[in-house]
Formats: sequence, structure tokens, C-alpha cells
Amino acid sequence: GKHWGYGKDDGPSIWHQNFPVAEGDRQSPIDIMPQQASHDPNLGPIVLNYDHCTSLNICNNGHSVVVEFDDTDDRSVILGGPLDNPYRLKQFHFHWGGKGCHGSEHTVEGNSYASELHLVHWNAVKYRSFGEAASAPDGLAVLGIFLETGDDHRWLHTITDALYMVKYKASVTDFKGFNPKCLLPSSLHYWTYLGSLTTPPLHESVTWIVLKEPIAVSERQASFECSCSLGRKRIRGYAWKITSGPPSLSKAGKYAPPIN
Ligand SMILES: NS(=O)(=O)c1cc(F)cc(F)c1
Ligand SMILES: [Zn+2]
Repeated sequence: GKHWGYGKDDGPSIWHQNFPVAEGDRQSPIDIMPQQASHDPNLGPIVLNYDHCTSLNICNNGHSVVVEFDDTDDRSVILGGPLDNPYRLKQFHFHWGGKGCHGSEHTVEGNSYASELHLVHWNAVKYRSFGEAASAPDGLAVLGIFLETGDDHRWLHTITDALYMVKYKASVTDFKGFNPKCLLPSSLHYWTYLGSLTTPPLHESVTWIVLKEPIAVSERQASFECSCSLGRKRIRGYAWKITSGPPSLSKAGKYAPPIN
């Protein structure tokens, strides 16, 4: 596909040249403003059925480190919340800055976290392949989890240790028996909105479910480096149709003009 990155000549501000949908009206990431979120009582809790998930490998695609799963059946799915049916776990990956700095893509009241984990799921009820789902408005559901620096995360080291095996772009290595349930915070309270892939091709196909509670990882873990492009996309406009599980209440938000 077309080249893109996070530099001056290939970064977020010029992605629209090759990917015009970058100027669309449901682009991610956004800045989440909790006070402007509207609590939707019709939205129930999200449910993660990951007990029989099958991780396959870990690979560095030059933009991130991705752990891929066997998605040939509904063995590991996300359901509930804003979703009308189960979505199959396909992969998870991270976005981080260099040296543990602020690499998260979504921000909360303008504040970014050290890193952000994305668990990517696709609607296999309506679509026959991940590729087809990835360009459909209800094709994907991505669970976003913020990582903040604090204590060492007891399970993250299995991933960071594997990173040394995939330090260079296009390297892949076996990565069996990893269950991402160990990467979840204690609360599944969430914000949700309709958005897009945060990297090219930027398809507007993602129902975003962003957990309010971050997980703690150590400074060293947050700065794991590999030859992936580091950095993050410029924040587009902010759109909020949010939920959160029980508590947070506030008035409805709406699309705002994209920030240029
Ligand atoms: N970063 S993200 O989760 O929006 C994402 C997921 C994906 F499967 C492909 C992409 F290009 C981007
Ligand atoms: Zn991502």
C-alpha cells in the first residue's frame, strides 16, 4: 500500500493526500471531555469472552507491534455495550511515544497517557472477512486501554520480552498462549463513540470503546522501543456520543468542526 509515517513529510498532517477520508467527520482519535459526555442508560456493560482465545504470533509491521489471534470462529469475542452482535478478536497492538513519553492516541481533557493498547475486533456476523469489515461503518469494534507509568505490569513483560525478537520491521515470531484478559483494568466503565482507524487507511469503520481506567506499566515497559514509527496522529475534531456504564452523567455532545 501507500507509504505513510509520523515524520514531517509522511505524517498525520499530510495523510489526507493519499487518504482523503482523513478529512471525514468521524475521524479518530479524539479528545475525550468527560463532562461533555452524555450517559446513555440504554447502553449496558461490555462483555469480553476471551477465555478460549488463541494467540498465534507477534509481528512488527513497521507501525506497531501486533499480536494476532485465530479468528476463524467465535472463540474470543466482545459483545454488549453499543454492539448489536459479537465481534471477533483479531489482534491487539500498542501506540506509544519514545522514551515512555506521551504516546497515547486518544486524550482525556487534553491529557495523553504513556501508551494506548487497542484490541481490534470485527463483525463476522455481517461480513465475511476482516478486510471487508474494516471498510464498513459497523465493521470493527476497538477496545482502547490507556497505559500510565507506575508499577511494573506483571504480564506486560511477556510482550516486551518478545519485542526483542521482532525489533525490526516485518519480523514475526510465534506467540502462543497469551490471553489479553491479563491486560484489563479492574473496571470496564467506558466511553464509546463512532470513529475510524487511527492510522491509514483511516476507514470510518470503528465503534470505539475506550476504558476510563488506565493500567499501570513501569517506565521501562512504557518506553519499549522497536523500529516501529513512534508518534501519534494529530487529534481531529471531537465528537462525543458517549456512555460510560453507570456513573458519569452529562449533557449530550455533538460533532464539532475538525481542528485544522
Ligand atoms: N489503530 S487502530 O486500532 O485504529 C487500527 C486497527 C487496525 F486493525 C488497522 C489500522 F490501520 C488501525
Ligand atoms: Zn491502534
